[in-house]
Amino acid sequence: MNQHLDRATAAAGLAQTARDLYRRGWMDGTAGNLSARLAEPAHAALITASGRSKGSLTAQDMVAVDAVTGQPLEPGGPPPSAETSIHAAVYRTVPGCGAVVHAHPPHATAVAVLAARDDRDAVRFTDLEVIKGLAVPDPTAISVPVFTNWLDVRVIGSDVAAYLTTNGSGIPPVLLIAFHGATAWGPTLDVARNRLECLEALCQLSLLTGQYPARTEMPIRGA
Ligand SMILES: CSC[C@@H](O)[C@@H](O)C(=O)COP(=O)(O)O
Ligand SMILES: [Zn+2]
Repeated sequence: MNQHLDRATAAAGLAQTARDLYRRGWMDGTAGNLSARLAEPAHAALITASGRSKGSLTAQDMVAVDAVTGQPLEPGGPPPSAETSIHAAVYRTVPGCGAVVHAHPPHATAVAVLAARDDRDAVRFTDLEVIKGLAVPDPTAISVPVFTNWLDVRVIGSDVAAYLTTNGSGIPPVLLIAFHGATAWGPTLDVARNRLECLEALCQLSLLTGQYPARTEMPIRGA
């Protein structure tokens, strides 16, 4: 069940989550962006402003945007995250999505670099218990897509929307962006953050055990 929040609650949750992830070293140097759906106006989300240190955000560092288009709803305010189009792509294609979390966790980002160098468009994880944290129908194996880190972020958003539309439900609620970082989503901010933690743990374990994910055998992109 998704919980669309009032603005003050959403802002406090975003700031707290950003602080936590910053302290872990997942949001260094202004990296990362977080958003949560608002109860009103309809179709609105609150997202972190662009270019702020994510370790010390306040309510003034949050921007209301249209969750479907990503357009700011309050002209004159600070610019929303440069990656708002990726958040909007998730909101408009995943029913019940209440929050999106993007960070640069070190192991997930390392896997995103290795995958891109290997020219993979997905990485496969098998057997690890933590897959169960991603709420997939078959927790024995998952394929996580790796998107090209286009300079024009709107193209990443289009790619993500096309992937989510084509692959529908049952796919893991996480993705990697080549040479860049990781994104997760869920019905609430806490669930989205937990899922990002699961992806980071998967990547860390795979690198620690020398089992850097095998090339996916599952079709990951639309035909
Ligand atoms: C350290 S620069 C990172 C940015 O380019 C981007 O990838 C990022 O995660 C934060 O962008 P932002 O516009 O602050 O939301
Ligand atoms: Zn980023």
